[in-house]
Amino acid sequence: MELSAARRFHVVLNANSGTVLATGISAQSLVEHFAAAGLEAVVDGDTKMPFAERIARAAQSDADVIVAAGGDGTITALAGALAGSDKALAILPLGTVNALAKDLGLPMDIPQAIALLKSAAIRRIDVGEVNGRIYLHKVVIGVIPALAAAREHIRGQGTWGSKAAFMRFMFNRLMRARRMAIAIEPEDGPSHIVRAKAVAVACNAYDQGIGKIFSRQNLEGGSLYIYTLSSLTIVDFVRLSAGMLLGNWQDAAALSIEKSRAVTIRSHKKLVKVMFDGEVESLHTPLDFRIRPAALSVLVPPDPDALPEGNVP
Ligand SMILES: Nc1ncnc2c1ncn2[C@@H]1O[C@H](COP(=O)(O)OP(=O)(O)OP(=O)(O)O)[C@@H](O)[C@H]1O
Repeated sequence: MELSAARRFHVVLNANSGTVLATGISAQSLVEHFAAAGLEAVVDGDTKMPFAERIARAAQSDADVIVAAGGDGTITALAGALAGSDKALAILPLGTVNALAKDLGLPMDIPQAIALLKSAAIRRIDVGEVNGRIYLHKVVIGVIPALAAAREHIRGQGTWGSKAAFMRFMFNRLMRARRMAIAIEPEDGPSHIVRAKAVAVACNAYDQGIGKIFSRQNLEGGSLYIYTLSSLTIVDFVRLSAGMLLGNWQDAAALSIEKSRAVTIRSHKKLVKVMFDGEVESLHTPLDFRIRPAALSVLVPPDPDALPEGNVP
C-alpha cells in the first residue's frame, strides 16, 4: 500500500475499553485531536449499533486507514475485517493491556499516537487463523478462559478488595483445574496426545528475557508457537512466576514449546471454551490453526533513520 499525506482515517472507538472507561475520552475529543494534527478523520463512537456492524461499516468505508481506538479485543476484531485487504490498520492504545501497541513500539499517549499517524510507516505483520477466524496474539484452551471470564466480571471495579478476591479466585481455580486430554497435530512435527492444564497457540514466539512477559518483537516470523502447560502444582506455579520475573519462564519443566506453520487440535468435546486474544469464546473442534504471513498492514512509527535530520516523531 502506498503512503500518501492525504490518507483518510476512519476511527472505531470502543467505549468499553479500559482507558476509555478510566479517562472518559470521547469521540468528540478524538475528532479534535485529529483536526489539531491536520488529519482527515471520521470518528465512529456509536454505542448503540452492534460492534460487528460498526466493523463492517469501517471496512466498507472509503478510508485508507481504519483506526482501532481501544484495546487488543478491538484491534483483533478490526484485523478480522482488514487482513488481506488493501486497507491498513492503525492503533490508538485505549485498552487495558495494549499488548500489540507495545509490541509495535507505539506511543501510549493518545495525542502523540495521533500525531504520529501523519508520518507513520507500514509494517506487514502475520496473523493467526483458527477455524477461519483471524487473531493476532494467542488462542488459549484450558483453565485460562475461566480466568479471563472472571477478569471480565470484575472489569471497572478497581478496588483493592475486588483485586485481592480475583487473585484468590485465580490461584484456587488454577490449582483445582483438571487436565484435559487433547491431540496436537502440527504440520511441521509429530502428532501426539497430551494431558494439559492449558495450551496456547501463539502467532509467532514470545520473547525470552528479564521483564519480557508475553511481549513479542518478531511479528513476521511466519510460525505458530504451541505452548503446552502439562501440570500446575504449587511448585510449578512458583517456578513459572519466578521464571516470569527472571525472564526464563519458557524453560519451566511443566511447559513444552513446538513451532509449526499450521496445527490441528482435537478434543473429545465438540465445543471448547477458548481465550481468543483476551475475549472468551466457544469454538467447535477440531481447531484448525494456521499462520497467514504478512497478511495485515499496520501503521507504526517510521524508521528514525528514514526521517530527515531533526524530524523525530
Ligand atoms: N469483537 C468484539 N465484539 C464485541 N465486543 C468486543 C469485541 N472485542 C472486544 N469487545 C469488548 O469491548 C470491551 C473492550 O475490549 P478491548 O479488548 O478492546 O479493551 P481492554 O480489554 O480494555 O484492553 P486490552 O485487551 O488491551 O487489555 C470489552 O468489554 C470486550 O469484551
